[in-house]
Amino acid sequence: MENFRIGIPSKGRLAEVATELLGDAGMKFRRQDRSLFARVRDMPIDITFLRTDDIPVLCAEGAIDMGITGSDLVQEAEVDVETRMELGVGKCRLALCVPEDTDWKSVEDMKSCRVATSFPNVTKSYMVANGAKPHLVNLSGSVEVMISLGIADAIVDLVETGSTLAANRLKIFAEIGSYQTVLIQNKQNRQPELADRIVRRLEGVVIARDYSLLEYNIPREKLAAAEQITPGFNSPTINPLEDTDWCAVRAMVKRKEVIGVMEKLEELGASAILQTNIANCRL
Ligand SMILES: Nc1ncnc2c1ncn2[C@@H]1O[C@H](COP(=O)(O)OP(=O)(O)OP(=O)(O)O)[C@@H](O)[C@H]1O
Ligand SMILES: O=P(O)(O)OC[C@H]1O[C@H](OP(=O)(O)OP(=O)(O)O)[C@H](O)[C@@H]1O
Ligand SMILES: [Mg+2]
Repeated sequence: MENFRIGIPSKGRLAEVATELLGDAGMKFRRQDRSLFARVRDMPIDITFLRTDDIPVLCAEGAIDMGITGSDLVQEAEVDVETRMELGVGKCRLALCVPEDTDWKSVEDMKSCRVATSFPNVTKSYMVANGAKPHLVNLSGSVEVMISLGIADAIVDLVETGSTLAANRLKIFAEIGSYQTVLIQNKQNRQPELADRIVRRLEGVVIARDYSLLEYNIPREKLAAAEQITPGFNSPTINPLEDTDWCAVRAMVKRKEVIGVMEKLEELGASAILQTNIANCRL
């Protein structure tokens, strides 16, 4: 049987993200200088390096079995692929943006304005659904400068921190959607067992990146309250201590909530509160 093929971005901001994710999930490969293929060590998988925005269509057509790309590009490509999982990285929004000093009050006001974008399909659907009929100017980058160049009245582009908008004196007028990096799969699912194994491996890494392990000691009488603070992923693990009035708790906590949770536990009377980062997990 032919090797399973995973398409990942050859360059740009998602190239390293995808390589690192696969590597952390035990799918390591070495890319020879500018080569378009690499073989995964110890698994029947070939990695193909592609343009990020070509990955949805190439996956739909079966050139690759799976792909890593942005969910914004999947929506824009209007193709039939299955999204297997969100990878928790590359988070951004797609927004309709206008000059800071605009007079428009609603999208409907923007009747026949000129909109520059590299997302013509999503833009058109969104604006038509909101009662406007824009003239689209299709571009592949540097969209934010198009208003000052005089060829557009508004733009639809990705926003992450908002610094590119601010630098061009633009502001968000309406948000069209939120996106992130996703794992997509061809609908034929040629090798379902291998595909599921890849998904499980990536899930292990994505969940581990999102959570920390918190361990602490707590008086038994406070255990119920502590469990409310750290309910764990499924449920916390409780172990007895030599002093029978106390017990030890181990629970997974969202990384971004750890500090607040530690403070609450301390207030409740917990001691020896330790945070450990998780490299990988199977739950
Ligand atoms: N701030 C951001 N700007 C653009 N894309 C982002 C941002 N944050 C995350 N992404 C995701 O990255 C994808 C763009 O990936 P791409 O490989 O084209 O990288 P790039 O760095 O924009 O490359 P290029 O220089 O070719 O524009 C977007 O479709 C989106 O899913
Ligand atoms: O909200 P921010 O954090 O400023 O990020 C958003 C900007 O980043 C991307 O551009 P990119 O760097 O990919 O350049 P490009 O226009 O050449 O694709 C995107 O197209 C926006 O312009
Ligand atoms: Mg870009």
